[in-house]
Amino acid sequence: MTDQPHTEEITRLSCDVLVIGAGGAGLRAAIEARLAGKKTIVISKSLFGKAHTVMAEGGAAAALGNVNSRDSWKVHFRDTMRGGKFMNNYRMAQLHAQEAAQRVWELETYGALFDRTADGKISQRNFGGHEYPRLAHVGDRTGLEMIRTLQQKIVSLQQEDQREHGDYDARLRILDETTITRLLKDGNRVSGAFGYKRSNGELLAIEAPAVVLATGGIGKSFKVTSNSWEYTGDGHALALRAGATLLNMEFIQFHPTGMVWPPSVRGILVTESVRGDGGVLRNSEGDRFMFNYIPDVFRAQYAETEDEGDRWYTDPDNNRRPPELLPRDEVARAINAEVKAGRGTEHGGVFLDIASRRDADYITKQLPSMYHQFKELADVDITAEAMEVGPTCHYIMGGIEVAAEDAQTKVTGLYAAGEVAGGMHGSNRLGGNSLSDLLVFGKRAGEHAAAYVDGLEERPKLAESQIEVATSEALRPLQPTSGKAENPFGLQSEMQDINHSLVGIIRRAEELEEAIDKLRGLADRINNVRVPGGRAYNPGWHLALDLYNMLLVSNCTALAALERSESRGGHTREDAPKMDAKWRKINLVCATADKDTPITDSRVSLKRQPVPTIPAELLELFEPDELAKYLTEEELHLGLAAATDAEDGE
Ligand SMILES: Cc1cc2nc3c(=O)[nH]c(=O)nc-3n(C[C@H](O)[C@H](O)[C@H](O)COP(=O)(O)OP(=O)(O)OC[C@H]3O[C@@H](n4cnc5c(N)ncnc54)[C@H](O)[C@@H]3O)c2cc1C
Repeated sequence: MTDQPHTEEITRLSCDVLVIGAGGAGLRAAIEARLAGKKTIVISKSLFGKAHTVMAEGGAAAALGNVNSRDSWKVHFRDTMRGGKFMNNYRMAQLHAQEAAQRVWELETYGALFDRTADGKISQRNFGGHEYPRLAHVGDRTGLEMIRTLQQKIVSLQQEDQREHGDYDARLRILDETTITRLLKDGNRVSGAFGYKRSNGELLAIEAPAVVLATGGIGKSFKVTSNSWEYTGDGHALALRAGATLLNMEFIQFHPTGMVWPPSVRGILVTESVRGDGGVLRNSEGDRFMFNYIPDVFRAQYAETEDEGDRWYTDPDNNRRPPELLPRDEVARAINAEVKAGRGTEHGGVFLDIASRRDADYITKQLPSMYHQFKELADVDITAEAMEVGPTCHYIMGGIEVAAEDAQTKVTGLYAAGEVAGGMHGSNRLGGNSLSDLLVFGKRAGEHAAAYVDGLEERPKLAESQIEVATSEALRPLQPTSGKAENPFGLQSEMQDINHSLVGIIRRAEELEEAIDKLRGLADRINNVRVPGGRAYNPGWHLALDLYNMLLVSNCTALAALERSESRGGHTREDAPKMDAKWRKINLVCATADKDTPITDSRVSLKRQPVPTIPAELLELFEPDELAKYLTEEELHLGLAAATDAEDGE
């Protein structure tokens, strides 16, 4: 079928900074752009306040040093690099560690109220991979408080605009239940975006010289996930089609503890705070099996006996932490191995037990959401019985390639922050590092987007021809087709199965090849998706458009996972089980062939790109023995020589 030109009515809007996504990263970016005086529009696919960030439970990691004064940005940086197995964009990890504390304090000036220590400071809890208690939290509902506070700040800025300009929306406007389907460009500069309102199908073209992508992750491409419906990789796909690049899309975090039973709730997250607050993992034989899975790179930092691990909760300075608090990739793989070895629970998970370790009062106070989640969804009282848990697709470390300082992508005027951006977390994210990432890089993206607009001599122009193409693309699933019409829900389920079984937690080359083949087979069928009904509240139409994004992003993940023949962080290859220092020097970068790719084209190319060298002053923060586990001999030699030179020069 050839798409006919459309003579649709299109609502036209204009602003200086367009923020796509109203989670933590988007809202923080919007606040910064508005504070810089820019006319800002924030778009959200879901209802305002319902972004994924609201679901975050455990907390925001920042080296405030409130519970252990030995904490500092340097320790946080070290933990983040270790967690990411040294694949992190070191500069992002450094900025994040240096600025996270300031961003958390700033949230309190906006009205957030974190839990307190006995002496009235912001309380911090333990989490996997963090050397000291570091997660500022509000019970197990931290994301809710973060979103509430950022929204409150936005409302206060709108009230200011009402006083000054007689219009709440004068400089900061929210459009919720609105999906962006295409970025618009003028040469290599972004010029705006195109989308539709979910409630009535109204089409929108928004002129904006700077656009911040803050659309979150990709989890809905997998069958078992902790992510909500809106995580369909839209921002990744929008960026790719506009000519930006995606980095290391093979690194996907499978959180070790999702619910496994009943089937209707499979994948829903069980926060890591349960383990941070003393919960332990046991197999069906009652063994605390994590002691058998401490990898060599972490052996020095983790307890060897249950007694030592238990003592750590009250005396962390003189004991090593229990292996239940290893980084997530390690714990997820261990659970997978136990279940595979026949030591799993009846429903294919393992037991997570806090009931025998803490009293009921403590559990209901520290973990109120977990208590209610299990009581209401699984009829399990976690103060009295163990939970059944197993790995669930949770977070993507890969994402849009950005510059560390200003969050700009390869497309001029296009910025990305939050989960949609890549690099910060390397091959594996530490729990709590996302919420602080949103604040640090959300602010940077908003600030630099505003500065970019200030520096423009001429605004990029919207091209009517692009709006016409975008209109045809958006309405395509509602048009008749000459081929066999496909159902979007069935295809999504097929794609989720392919990713789950062939690109999941444990990968093999032949299975990845099979996945690439099967995804290719889906491409034509997705182009033939047609849905009944009109444009008002039509979930079939919405999903039909999301499918294009899911397919493009799934292709990137499968290709990169096949290419990287080693195991590291959120990428485990059964046929290449070791981490290989040579691979640490290589970023895998995806692009589309065209700089203005139509949504019907799901082909991507992959290339290798060198990982920037970590400067000597940051390498010095690690012991040489530890570096030797990650770096090649050549790098080690050069890095340490440079460090010595730097010291000599002081
Ligand atoms: C259950 C759960 C618990 C978690 N707990 C923690 C924790 O304790 N600590 C931590 O650090 N991390 C945690 N995480 C991870 C963290 O919550 C996320 O990584 C983070 O919130 C992502 O924020 P974001 O701003 O990048 O995106 P989001 O908060 O997901 O926001 C994305 C926004 O983009 C919009 N959007 C998407 N596509 C489009 C489109 N095409 N057009 C318009 N709008 C669009 C969405 O509607 C939404 O408004 C948790 C994740 C889950 C699932």
